[in-house]
Order: sequence, then structure tokens, then C-alpha cells
Amino acid sequence: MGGEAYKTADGVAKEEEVEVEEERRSGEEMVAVVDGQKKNSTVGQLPQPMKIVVVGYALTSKKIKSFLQPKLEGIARNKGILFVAIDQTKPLSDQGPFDIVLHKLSGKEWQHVLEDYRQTHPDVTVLDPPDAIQHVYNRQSMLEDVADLNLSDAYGKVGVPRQLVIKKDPSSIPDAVNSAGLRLPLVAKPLVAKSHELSLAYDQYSLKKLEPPLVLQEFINHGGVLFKVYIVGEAIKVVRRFSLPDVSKPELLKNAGVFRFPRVSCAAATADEADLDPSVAELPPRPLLEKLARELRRRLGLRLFNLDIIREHGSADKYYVIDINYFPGYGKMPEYEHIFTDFLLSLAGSK
Ligand SMILES: Nc1ncnc2c1ncn2[C@@H]1O[C@H](COP(=O)(O)OP(=O)(O)OP(=O)(O)O)[C@@H](O)[C@H]1O
Ligand SMILES: O=P(O)(O)O[C@H]1[C@H](O)[C@@H](O)[C@H](OP(=O)(O)O)[C@@H](OP(=O)(O)O)[C@H]1O
Ligand SMILES: [Mg+2]
Ligand SMILES: [Mg+2]
Repeated sequence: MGGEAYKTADGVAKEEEVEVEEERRSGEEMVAVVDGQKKNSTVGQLPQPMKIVVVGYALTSKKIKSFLQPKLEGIARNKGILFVAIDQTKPLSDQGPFDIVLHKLSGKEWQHVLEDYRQTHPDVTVLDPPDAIQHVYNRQSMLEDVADLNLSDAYGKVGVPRQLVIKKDPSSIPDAVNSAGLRLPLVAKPLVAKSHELSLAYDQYSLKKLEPPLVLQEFINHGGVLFKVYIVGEAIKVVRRFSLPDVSKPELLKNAGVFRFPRVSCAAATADEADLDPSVAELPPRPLLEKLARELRRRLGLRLFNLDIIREHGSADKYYVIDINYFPGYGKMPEYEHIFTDFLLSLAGSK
């Protein structure tokens, strides 16, 4: 467990209200000094000791840049959360002690390190368990839980596009697609979700040009806008993003071949301020998303992920989950600094 800190007498650190000029740390003890005085404002009351939550992180430099922004670190510090970089060249057990380990790194070796650490440190929350992350790093297993859930209620129906997995032999693809009865156009995605080389195939014979292992997914017209549903523990935020445009029947007949879209989703701009057809822009109903997120959190065993959801164009309530990402770009999620730090506090508090 981390050490203790003294915070405002009401125990709540409000970074907009108080400006922390200096923080003095001695060992694991942290004292917030505000306006030159220890923040112990309520006359006649002793300051409330507050635990420091120590979060060890193992992230790529790209992720550190997009996620661990100064604003997040500042808000975290004011709430008594300390982010500490994990040194991968040293044994994990010799570092810390941590309350939480936050990670997004690849490699079998790192997975084993974490699995061992979870066994020997059951009191530390590892965000998230490596095996649960592996499950969504494969585009076949990724959507299985959504399909099994088969969510359908008064607010809408949530499914997944029909898809086929091709492990090898590209020459077999046209027949495999035909036998499975998949409708063109098809989106081809690398089986390993960490790769983002997406293609759109307009005719059956061009499918031979694709490079397995991949999944072939039916393209669903959705008005060119998708919903990114960010999940942080129990919190949910939805944003709109521009997406691939609809493919009309004449266009499908007119075109042939495979069109490649490297990193298409990363290039996609926000559509939150765009002047859109209201039937396309309308966000999925909140109760539907709450139910979906709650179920997936449990089934996937993940607390940090996002869902890419599209609504079939012309339908009011038919939704498809097309992608699930572990520890996505939270830097693009509105208010993530507050949501994420509150989540970390809730984890520490629930122990
Ligand atoms: N089945 C589909 N129907 C229609 N459009 C799709 C479909 N699958 C993917 N797309 C489009 O292609 C984009 C990329 O697909 P997807 O989200 O699966 O890839 P990704 O590389 O995993 O993305 P991310 O960067 O979100 O991880 C989507 O954002 C969407 O615009
Ligand atoms: O938040 P969305 O739009 O879904 O996009 C994310 C991708 O899904 C993630 O895969 C990226 O993270 P990694 O580069 O760590 O895989 C992530 O990278 P980032 O955290 O550096 O922004 C994003 O590109
Ligand atoms: Mg995506
Ligand atoms: Mg993805």
C-alpha cells in the first residue's frame, strides 16, 4: 500500500478551487501546501489523513504522451494519486509498493511478469489482467461476447457484423466467402487487432489479393459516422467520429478491387460539432449503452476499453459493435482526467 498524505480537512481535493503551490514529500508522506500554508483549513479540526494511491505504469512512449498529460498528473496529484514509471529492466516486485499497476505493453515476457506479479501481489489491482487483454487482441474472439450477449430490448438491438476468419491460403477466400454467404463489400481486417491495415473488397475475386490471417466482415452502411464508447470502470462517455462512407448498390456494381485504408480510424476526425443528418447523429440510447457496457465489463473482465459502434443506416435501433480496443486513446475522451482519477480512487477505496 502507498503512504499517507494530508489533504484538505473535508478530505476532498478540488484542483480548480485551490492552487497547490508546492508539495513536499518525505518518504511516502505528502503534504499539500496551499497559499504557503498546510491545507488544514477547518479551524479546530485535525487534518484528515488521506492515503496516497500509488499507480505504477508500464506504457509505450506514445501512450505516455497521449495519456499521461500534465493536466491528468496535476489533477491526480491533488487527489492523492501518484503515477510512478515502472522500470522494465528491474524485477517488478522490487519496485513500488504499488496499489495499482496500469499497463499496455506487448510481448509474452511482459505478460508472464504480470501474471507472476498478480499471483504474488493479490492486493494490487492490475489494470487489466493480461489474459483478458489477449482475448480482445484477436478480432475473432473480440466480438464473441457481444454476439453471445445478443442484447435486444426496448432501446435497440446490438449485434456484430457477420464475419469469417481466414487463417491462410488466400486462393481459398472467394469460395469460403461464397459458402458462408457473406455479402459484399467486405471489410478485411488483420486477425491481430494491434494491426490496423484495413481493406475494403468490392468483388469476390479480388479477395485473393488479401493477406491472411484476417477476418472478413460484412460492411454495414451507417451514414459515415460511428460512436466511440469509452469505458473506464463504471463510467461511460460517447463521442461521434467520422467513419467510412456508405457504399451504394450502383457503386458496388461499378467498382471492383481491393481498396486499402491504412490506419483509417486514427485519421478519423471528431464529428461531434459537425452538421449531420439528425437520424445519423443521434447518439445510441444511454440505457442501451449502460447495459452493454455493464455486461461486457463482466464478460470480458476488462475495465479499460472502448467500443466502436455503428447504427445501420435507415434503421432507428439496429446497432453493431465493430471493434473493441483495450486502453484506447483516453486523451480524446472528454473529461478523462476527472473520470480516470475518480476511477483510480474508487479502486483504492474499495480495497
Ligand atoms: N463492418 C464494418 N462496417 C462498416 N464500417 C466498418 C466496419 N468495420 C470497420 N469499419 C470502418 O473501418 C474503421 C476501422 O475499423 P476498426 O475499428 O475495426 O479498425 P481498428 O484499426 O481496430 O480501429 P481502432 O483504431 O479504433 O483500433 C472503423 O472505424 C469504421 O470506420
Ligand atoms: O481512442 P481510439 O480512437 O479508439 O484510438 C486508439 C486506438 O484504438 C488504440 O489502439 C491506440 O492505442 P495504442 O497505440 O496504444 O494501441 C490509441 O492511441 P493513443 O492512446 O496514443 O491515442 C488510439 O489511437
Ligand atoms: Mg476501431
Ligand atoms: Mg481497434
